[in-house]
Amino acid sequence: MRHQVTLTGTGLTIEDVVRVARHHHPVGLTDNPTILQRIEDSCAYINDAVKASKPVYGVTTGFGGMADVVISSEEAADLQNNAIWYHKTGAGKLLPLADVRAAMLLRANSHMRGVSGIRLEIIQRMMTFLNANVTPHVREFGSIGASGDLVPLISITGALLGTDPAFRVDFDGEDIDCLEALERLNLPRLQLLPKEGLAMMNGTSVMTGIASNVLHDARILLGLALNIHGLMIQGLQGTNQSFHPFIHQHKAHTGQVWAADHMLQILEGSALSRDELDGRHEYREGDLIQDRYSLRCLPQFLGPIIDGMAYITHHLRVEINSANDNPLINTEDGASYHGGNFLGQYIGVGMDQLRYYMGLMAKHLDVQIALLVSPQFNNGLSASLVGNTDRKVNMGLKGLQISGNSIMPILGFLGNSLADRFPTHAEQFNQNINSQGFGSANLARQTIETLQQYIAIALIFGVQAVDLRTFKRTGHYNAVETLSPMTAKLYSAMREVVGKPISHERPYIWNDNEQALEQHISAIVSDITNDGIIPQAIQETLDSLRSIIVFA
Ligand SMILES: N[C@@H](Cc1cccc(F)c1)C(=O)O
Repeated sequence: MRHQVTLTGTGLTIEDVVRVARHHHPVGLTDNPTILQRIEDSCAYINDAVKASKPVYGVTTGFGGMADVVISSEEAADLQNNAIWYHKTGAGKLLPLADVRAAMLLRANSHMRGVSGIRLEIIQRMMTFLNANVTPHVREFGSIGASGDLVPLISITGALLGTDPAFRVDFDGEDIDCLEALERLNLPRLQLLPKEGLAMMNGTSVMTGIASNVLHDARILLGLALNIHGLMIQGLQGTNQSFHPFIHQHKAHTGQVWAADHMLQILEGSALSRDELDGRHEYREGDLIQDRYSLRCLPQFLGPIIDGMAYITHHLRVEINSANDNPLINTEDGASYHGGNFLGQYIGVGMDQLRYYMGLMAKHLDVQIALLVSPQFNNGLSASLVGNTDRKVNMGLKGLQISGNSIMPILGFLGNSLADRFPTHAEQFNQNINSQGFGSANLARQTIETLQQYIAIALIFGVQAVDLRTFKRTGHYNAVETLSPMTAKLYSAMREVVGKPISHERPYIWNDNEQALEQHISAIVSDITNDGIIPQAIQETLDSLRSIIVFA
């Protein structure tokens, strides 16, 4: 059952955004009379201001660096409609439809706060587009995230109003111009009234929509990374002692404590990892008495990433429930206020941070893989995790490691910040600081898509490692019988997705020439991106993460 998401201007969650943007839940506006009245009153305020030629930025003045120009009441509507034209300057590829859908939803939610001076009819039109699966074409370049996402939002606005056939839409899978779309939807073309152009374009909704989808995916990738570490620790025969609560009580960072506790849950019941929670640690001939850092310091390494994601999420939730245009109208005191809520700095900085965290997460998995493939460090497994060592030409996961090594540096590179790059003089020095939040969010989507590939590779390493470890421990290869219950779920889901049945006789990969791992990678990625059985297998982790990274 797809329940309806109802917009009120407050309380919208990141999960709601994803529901509407990706899963096409129906969406509507509240019928709360106070909220609807406020919207109407804000329009009346603008109407009166224009009639009285009151000085209000962007209503009876020009825009931005031209705000010294006085606009007469006769020109006030023209000013708004003209803005659609001079911002029709998008460049590059089209944004994914789900991101534009998220943007429309958030623009409407922002308007529902009743401080923007825009007619309910236009807000309602965004609902109509969303419910009919009509999505304006928006391009990947054009916003510095300062006066919000002017250029991308104007692409949405022109299509909604039917300004010109140059505004195109995806009409439930068909590429058509907006005039034809309005005809099919039985909607009249509309002209903007005073202030409505600013209400539509002067805001952070596109970057925030992208960020919502990105953060949803990032949370799943974090959950997968933790469980893959669980597989790898078992494959390496690591200890659970590093996650003992005593250690973490004495350095009680929230994310660190959670990560340690959760790793204990992930490993609980394993016959492969070393159970040393009672404080035992014996000499181990030829091996270190304690694990290397990538295992032992996992909570300390991932803790700041988890806390950082919680911080980003918190601010994203504030942003999706914000009025982010200018000026803002207070219908209670009958005044309008000039300010800058359109500056997307929380998104810019947040997406910069997220890309950096995802890069760190990949680096961590990469060293785990390096341990797994090296007989010096893998506690007795074969080199490159070869399955059948009697077949001398088998090279195991050597190529797969190289593929992983080709991705990880790119993720690190994408972790560079963008928000600090451009002290602009944009728009006659009016927008002389800016967030680059739109660009940063677009790069974050790239990070997510790249990390999904990397996670698939890491999962293959984890699964092969536990099969080989199981054989060493038991003489058979069925790791379902030796893994902790939590990781056994992920293991089984992955084997199902790649079409390699679990067996006592053979590990996942036996001879090199029996599978094309490239196909396995793409099957895993497609399962992850389609909310398939792999993310479902880590539901316990995702549920537990909710206590820190609050989405709902
Ligand atoms: N509204 C922005 C600036 C701006 C808005 C819309 C178009 C434009 F060129 C500039 C401000 O408050 O300063």
